[in-house]
Amino acid sequence: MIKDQENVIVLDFGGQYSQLIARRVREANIYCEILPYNTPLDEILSRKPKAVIFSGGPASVYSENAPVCDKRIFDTGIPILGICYGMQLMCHMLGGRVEPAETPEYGRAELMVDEEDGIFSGLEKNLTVWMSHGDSIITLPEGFRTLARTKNTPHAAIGNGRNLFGVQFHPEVAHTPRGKEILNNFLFGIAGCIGSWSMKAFVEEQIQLIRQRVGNRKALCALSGGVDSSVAALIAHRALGDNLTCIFVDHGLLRKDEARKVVETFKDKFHMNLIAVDASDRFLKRLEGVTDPEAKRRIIGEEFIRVFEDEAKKLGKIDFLVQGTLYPDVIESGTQTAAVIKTHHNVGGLPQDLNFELIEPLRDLFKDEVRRVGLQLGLPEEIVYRHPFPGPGLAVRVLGEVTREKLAILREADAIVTEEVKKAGLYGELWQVFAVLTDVKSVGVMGDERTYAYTVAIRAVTSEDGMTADWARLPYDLLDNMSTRIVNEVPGVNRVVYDITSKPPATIEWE
Ligand SMILES: Nc1ncnc2c1ncn2[C@@H]1O[C@H](COP(=O)(O)OP(=O)(O)OP(=O)(O)O)[C@@H](O)[C@H]1O
Ligand SMILES: O=c1[nH]c(=O)c2[nH+]cn([C@@H]3O[C@H](COP(=O)(O)O)[C@@H](O)[C@H]3O)c2[nH]1
Ligand SMILES: NC(=O)CC[C@H](N)C(=O)O
Ligand SMILES: [Mg+2]
Repeated sequence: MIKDQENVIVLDFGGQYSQLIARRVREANIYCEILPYNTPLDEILSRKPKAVIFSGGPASVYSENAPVCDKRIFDTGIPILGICYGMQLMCHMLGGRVEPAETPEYGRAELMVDEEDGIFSGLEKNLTVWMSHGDSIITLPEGFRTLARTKNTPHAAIGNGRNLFGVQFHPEVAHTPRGKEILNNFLFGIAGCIGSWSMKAFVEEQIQLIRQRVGNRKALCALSGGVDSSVAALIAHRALGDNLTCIFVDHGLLRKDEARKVVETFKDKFHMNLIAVDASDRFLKRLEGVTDPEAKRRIIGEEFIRVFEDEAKKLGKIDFLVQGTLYPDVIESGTQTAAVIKTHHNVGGLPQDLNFELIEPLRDLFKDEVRRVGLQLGLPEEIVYRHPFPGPGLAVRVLGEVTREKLAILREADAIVTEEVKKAGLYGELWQVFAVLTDVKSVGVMGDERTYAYTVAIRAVTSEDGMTADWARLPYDLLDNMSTRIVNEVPGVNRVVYDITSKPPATIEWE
């Protein structure tokens, strides 16, 4: 982060919504970062935060391994808002009592506000809020007052009349309609934030930071043609000019015509050094016989870096690698507090002996925020609104072993799916739509002949940020067109199914 930039820190206690809290703060034009709960106090203070927000979390404060922060943070005078577990922890550490609630609350609850000042300033006396807790505050710490309650939770919001506040409900979720106002009351009213940060300021800051770090040295940028790396490349290019070289890798796992289109678009629209590397043989060789999804991801992550190293050698000494890593890539690869969902090639999949220093200007952002940065930078809309395509490409959509034959089948099926969605005018309404080649063969009958061939699955989802997603209710006629065309036009496929699971419990990609 930039020196003297007004900022707020979210201390993460493993909550599901920590990243949502950060987003809400950024939506209020305040720069926000998420740090693990055990970040040393000195490190927190060195960022001079205007306020700190404690997230929720799955633990109970009275359980043995409950995550705790440095207690001295309460003496710093920094305004702190505890949310759910965060409030319970504040209460527990300051001498109050937390116990399992008689009646847990999940979902909607009616909040009755006792004190309209402070975080409830300007709001109604009765508010709808969203709850998710099994523990409750029984006794308040000394100096604290109850600010609001619900039928089952006598201390649903608390404050010490000065800088410490807590809420049992989740103001960050969309199901708490006045949540934004409550957070803003805390950020502006209590913490005195100004809200001067913006996407424009963000870009300027990142350019400055990259210049400071790299100086006159050289950097590579891993460019995929997707929105994240395109935005990262534009920012890095503004900072470094010709000292930046973009590398686009064709790992043999791209979609139909993708390599050609990416190179054309970039040569055409951007005046940056761009090298396109055909590395398909080496990737496919290393993937031979590999069926485990995580093993595939790690091989691809490593091979990407080996390709970048080889290219770097040809260009002289290069110390830095720019990547378009986003926050969801980081959290799904596993953090101190969050479980590994899948190893994203550009985070968890990086080899141990990485010889580049990474530059990841978008590491704290979500896709829709990156899209706004892209528009700000003048990136063409066709790139800004392109559906995400994972770095490991078709390797995570060909289930089981990846072979050239299977890739060829999937490429054709996928091209039909995309084409039909675009024809139906629905591309812009979906987060992603694609085909998956399952490892299942089944019996069919075509032209009076028995067939025994692959099953293709169609996946289409809507989502705001890729963290949660719902399967798209595509029109039957559209599904019918896709199915008919795939079976008729793609040899090797005799059955098409539609994936009707949301995330969670599934993920968007199948591997
Ligand atoms: N084929 C590729 N060649 C070079 N770098 C790549 C390639 N695929 C992915 N990367 C790198 O890995 C990063 C993560 O990939 P990811 O797919 O999440 O982002 P993206 O491709 O930039 O955007 P999108 O999510 O919209 O596809 C990219 O930002 C880029 O730095
Ligand atoms: O760059 C990437 N490297 C990866 O290893 C990777 N795995 C998944 N994805 C994309 O991330 C989003 C969430 O995916 P999942 O629901 O499958 O976890 C979806 O948009 C996926 O397409 C990846 N992107
Ligand atoms: N969502 C949360 O932060 C839950 C906190 C705590 N585990 C409870 O159930 O009350
Ligand atoms: Mg991509």
